[in-house]
Amino acid sequence: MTDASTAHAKTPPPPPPATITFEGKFGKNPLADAGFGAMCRRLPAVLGHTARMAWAVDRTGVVLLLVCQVLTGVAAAVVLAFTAQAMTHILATGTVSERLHAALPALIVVTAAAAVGRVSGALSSYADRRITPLLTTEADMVLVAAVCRVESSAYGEDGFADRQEAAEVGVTRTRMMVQDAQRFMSALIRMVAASGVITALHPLLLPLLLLAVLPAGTGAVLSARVDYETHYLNVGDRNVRSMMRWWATYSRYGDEVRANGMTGYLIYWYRALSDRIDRRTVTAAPRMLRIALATSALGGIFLLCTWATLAWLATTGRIALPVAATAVVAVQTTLAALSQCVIHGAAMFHTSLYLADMRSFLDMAGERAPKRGESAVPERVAEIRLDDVVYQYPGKEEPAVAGVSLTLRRGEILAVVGENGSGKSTLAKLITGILLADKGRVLWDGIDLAEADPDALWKRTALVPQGFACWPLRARENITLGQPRTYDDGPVWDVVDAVGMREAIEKLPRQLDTLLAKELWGGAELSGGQWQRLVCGRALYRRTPLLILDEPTSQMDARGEHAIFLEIKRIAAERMTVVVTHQLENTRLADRILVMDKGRIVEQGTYEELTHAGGLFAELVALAQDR
Ligand SMILES: Nc1ncnc2c1ncn2[C@@H]1O[C@H](COP(=O)(O)OP(=O)(O)OP(=O)(O)O)[C@@H](O)[C@H]1O
Repeated sequence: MTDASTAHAKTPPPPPPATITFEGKFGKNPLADAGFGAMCRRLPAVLGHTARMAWAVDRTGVVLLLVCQVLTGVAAAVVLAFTAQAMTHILATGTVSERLHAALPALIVVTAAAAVGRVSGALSSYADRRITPLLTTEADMVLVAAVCRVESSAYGEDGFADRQEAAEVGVTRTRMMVQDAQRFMSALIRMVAASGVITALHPLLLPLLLLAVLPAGTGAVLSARVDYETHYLNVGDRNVRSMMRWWATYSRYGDEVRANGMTGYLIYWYRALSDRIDRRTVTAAPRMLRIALATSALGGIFLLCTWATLAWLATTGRIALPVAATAVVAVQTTLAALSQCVIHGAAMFHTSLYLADMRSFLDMAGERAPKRGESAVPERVAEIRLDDVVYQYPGKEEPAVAGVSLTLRRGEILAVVGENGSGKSTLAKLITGILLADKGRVLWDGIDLAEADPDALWKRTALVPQGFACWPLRARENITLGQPRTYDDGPVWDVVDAVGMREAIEKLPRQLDTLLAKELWGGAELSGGQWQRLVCGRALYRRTPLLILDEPTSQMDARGEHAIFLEIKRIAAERMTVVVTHQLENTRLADRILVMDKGRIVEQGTYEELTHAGGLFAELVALAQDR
């Protein structure tokens, strides 16, 4: 063996983060798949959806926003038209007071319209501040609910997590949508009004102005495309980076990170991945610059043509001098309105690209929501039967469960044992209907789980998974989570007693009301075994016809383990109990033991029968005793 410290000088530099390349259907850049035109055609539907969402969350706000937008636009148009009128009077012949007198009505209208414009502008900002938080929360809620509802097998699909990450960006961009849309609308109204005024002055001016801003619009759309392409190239890396960020900084894993000397590598890894993301982003900058320079130059040339045309019209007497002066103001205003329209239009387009990602993920998640059927599972289940059940995880070459048949009856305790990777947890997931069999059937009292309503089914199941969650909630909620609320803590204390946690809970600063998250202010922390006891308590509290415990006591002391198994036996008559375990001694309590190997049941019987059968079980028992 080499001493790590002496070998240090010779060791190669740490490996950089793995490059993630997805070959799955959803790992590809949608721009490459669908083409830019096709994505643009989707945008009206995306915008329509966002508008409907806004309407659903705050109708008053939306009406206020629309009215104020129209008012702001109309006010701007009135200001422009009447400024032009006032200018004509001011620049006409006559004494100063005569000219001012003639221009006065128009100036009063300009002042009033400007005031209306300001007030409605302020009100539309108010409406935006009302709608945007609700809209963002709604989008977020829809996303969270959609992910919580997909079939569990969807998590294993290529690119599912990446599409989710892209959708999360869509949620954050929702915040900008109302503002983008609001600015675009008011610029559009201003533009229409200004176009009317400028066309009235001379029909040649508007097409020239349109030409002057068109390059800017094209530039903004092209830049949006480059930005989005870069964003998409980075989705996979960003997803992994945010996962690693959580793992590296989560206090629960802090001891492992420190005592195993992982800090340096994790920081190096994080930096290396961030650099890779930055490199891609920075590579886009020269492309953006080229687009900006080319479109600005083209826009400048067209603008020069506009001014030259105006000068030519004035010098050749084709338009009167006061009209030419008005035209100067009108050109400036129209140009500003047109530019705003183009810029905000492009911003809306940009935001919609991200919203389209959110939409397509929601569609994808919707397609993966359970569509199993309506059959209801009875409240008291007498029998669960598996008929030649096969299940293979996506991307795996071998089935995890390869043709299992078994019958489980009420009152029975079944232990499932076998070496790592033999398919025990997968079998548990098939029995509970978390996974649906690829072949064969799982029947609860004759009802095929492929046709049963999953929500109704999962009211009848309680599962202690191998990797359980330590919810940052109060102790009480950690037990009652998933059950309707009761006003009486009696049943909660009953399971606390059953799992031997009374003393530990009573010592907490606020007993059942204590927040179990040491990282949160006022929170407390339990030990690993105490957490496991609580999680068993959560499953026992449910009192369901099926109780499945996957390695329930791996972190518990002998007293805790004894208490749990005593309780399992005490309540066994009313339900079917499945215990997956590597502690072979614990299988003594089972009525029947299944021994799994490579996804198949290779032996079954009682503890006594199997220890004398000379098979895999006897071998595992002998290995456990050979210390
Ligand atoms: N989510 C998953 N995606 C892909 N493959 C999986 C997944 N979960 C398990 N597998 C694979 O399925 C096989 C069976 O795994 P399973 O977790 O059922 O085994 P197990 O008997 O419970 O193992 P252990 O004793 O280690 O808990 C293994 O080869 C494993 O790699």
